[in-house]
Amino acid sequence: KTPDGLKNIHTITLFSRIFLIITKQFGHDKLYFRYKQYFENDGIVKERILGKWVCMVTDPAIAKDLLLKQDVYPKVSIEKTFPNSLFAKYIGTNVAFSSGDLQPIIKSTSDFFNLLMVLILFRRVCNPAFKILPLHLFAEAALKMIDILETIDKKPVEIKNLMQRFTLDVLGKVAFGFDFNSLGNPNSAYVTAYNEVQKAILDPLTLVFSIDHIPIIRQQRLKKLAKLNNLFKEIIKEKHKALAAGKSREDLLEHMLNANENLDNQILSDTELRHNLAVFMLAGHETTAIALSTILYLLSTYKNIQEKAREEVLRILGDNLIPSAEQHKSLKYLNMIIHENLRLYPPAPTLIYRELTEDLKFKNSIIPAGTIIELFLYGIHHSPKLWDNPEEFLPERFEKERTTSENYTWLAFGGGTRMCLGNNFSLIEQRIVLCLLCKYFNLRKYEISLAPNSIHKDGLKIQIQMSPHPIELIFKRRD
Ligand code: HEM
Repeated sequence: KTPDGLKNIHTITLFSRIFLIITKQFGHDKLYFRYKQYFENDGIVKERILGKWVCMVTDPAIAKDLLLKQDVYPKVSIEKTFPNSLFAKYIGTNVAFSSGDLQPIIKSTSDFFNLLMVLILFRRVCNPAFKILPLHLFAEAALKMIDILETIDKKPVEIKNLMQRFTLDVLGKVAFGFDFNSLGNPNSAYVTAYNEVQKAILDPLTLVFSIDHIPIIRQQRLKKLAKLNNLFKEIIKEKHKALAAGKSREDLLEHMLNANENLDNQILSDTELRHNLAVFMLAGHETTAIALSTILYLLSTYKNIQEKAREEVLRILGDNLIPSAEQHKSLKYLNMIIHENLRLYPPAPTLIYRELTEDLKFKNSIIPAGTIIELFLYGIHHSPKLWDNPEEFLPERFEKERTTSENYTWLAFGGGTRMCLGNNFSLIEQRIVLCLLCKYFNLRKYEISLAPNSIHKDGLKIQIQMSPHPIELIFKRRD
C-alpha cells in the first residue's frame, strides 16, 4: 500500500528488478538508462525493497540537505532495517552504515545528539590513520603489480581482477599492517574467503528476494562468514604480535584496537571491531579497484588523453618513479582525469540509505516521514541539466577546480560530515598507479589499448552497481 505522499511518483516495479538480474549478462548500464528517463523528468522514483518504500532522488538541493542535516536524514542502520540479513551479520553496525548508534557510551540514552557524539568519536578514532599515509607502502604494491605486467608482456591482461588484487594488498598493508599477498597468490585462503562472502552479499537474488533466509542457503553462507571472521581474527593476532615486538605503525587497525582494548573507555566492542574491519574491507578496496579499471579503459580508448597524461607525468616526476608528496599536488591534468572518471563512473553510484524524520516537500509531492531516501549520484553526475555533454569524457571540464562538491553536482566521495574517510587514500593510490604505468609505458615505448573484439568496444559494459565486466587490455609498442 502506497502512503499518500508517494502516490504520484513513478514506481520501479519488481519486473525492473528481475530485468536487473537478467541484464547482469548484458550490462547493468541498461538499467541505469531505464531509470534515467524518470530521473530526467521528475528527479525521483520509488521502489519497494525488502518490504520498505525507498525513494531514489537525483537532485543537488536534496543532496545538500541530506549531507548537511544529519538530524533530519540519519543513515539507516542495516541491523534495524534488514534484521537477520546476511549483510547485517557481515557488517552490522559500523562507522559507514550508522548514525551514531555504535554501542553508545551512555548506553541508556536515545538522545540523537549523544548518539551523534559517539559517531564523531569513532570518526576521530579512525581519522589520524588517514592524515599522513605511508606512500612507500602504496609504491611497494604498485611495483609488485608492474612486475606481474612484465611477465605477461604483450598478452591481453584482465585489468579488473589485477586492480582488485592490487587494492586489497594496499589496504591490508596500509590500514591493517597485514599482507594479503593477493598479487602473489590470487587463490590464497584469505582472498578466497573474502571473495566468497562478497559474492554472496552482492548476489542480486539476495538483494531482491532475500534468499539468504532459506535455511539451506543461509547455513552455507554463514559457514563462509565464519571463515571470514577467522580471517579477521588472524589479522588482529598478527597485529598483536607486531605490537609485542615493538613494531607499531599507528595504522587504522592500531587505532581501532586502542578503542576496543581500553577498558576504562571502550568505544568499540569486539563485534563492532570486527564489523568495522569488514566495512573498511568493503569500502576500501573494491571502490578504488573499480575507479582504476574504468580509468584505464578510458585511457585505452582516448589515446590523445593518454598521451597528454604521459607527458605531464614525465615532466613533473623527472627522474622519480613515484611522485613525492609535493608532486602529487602538481599533477593537475592527471587529477582532472581522475575526477572526470569518478564523475562518469562513480564507484559508489548511490549513497547509503537515509531515513526521513520529517515530511519532505519535493516538487509536487510530499514524501512522508519514515520513508527511506537513496541519493542517486550517478543520476546527478549524468544530468544534462547540470553538465554539458554529460556522457562525454572531457577531463578539461575540471580545469576550474569544480571538484570541491560545493554545488553538490560532483559527489563521488559524498560530502559533509559523512564524507568518505578514505578519499585521500584512494586518490593517492590512483595517482601512484597511473604515474608508475606512464613511466613504465614510456620506458618500454608502450601504449595501452583495448583488446581486439572487446565487449567494451562500443562503450563500457557495467555488471552490477558500477563494477564493469572484465576488461582485457593490451600493452603494445607505439608507432
Ligand atoms: C574511489 C574510491 C572511493 C569512493 C568512490 C568512495 C565513495 C564513498 C562515498 C560516496 C561515501 C559516502 C557514503 C554516504 O554518505 O552514504 C563513502 C564513505 C566512506 N568511505 Fe569511501 N570511497 C572510496 C574509497 C574509500 C577508501 C579507500 C576507504 C578506506 C580505506 C573508504 C572508507 C570509507 C568510510 C569508512 C566511509 C564512511 C564514512 C562515514 O559514514 O562517516 N572509502 N565513500
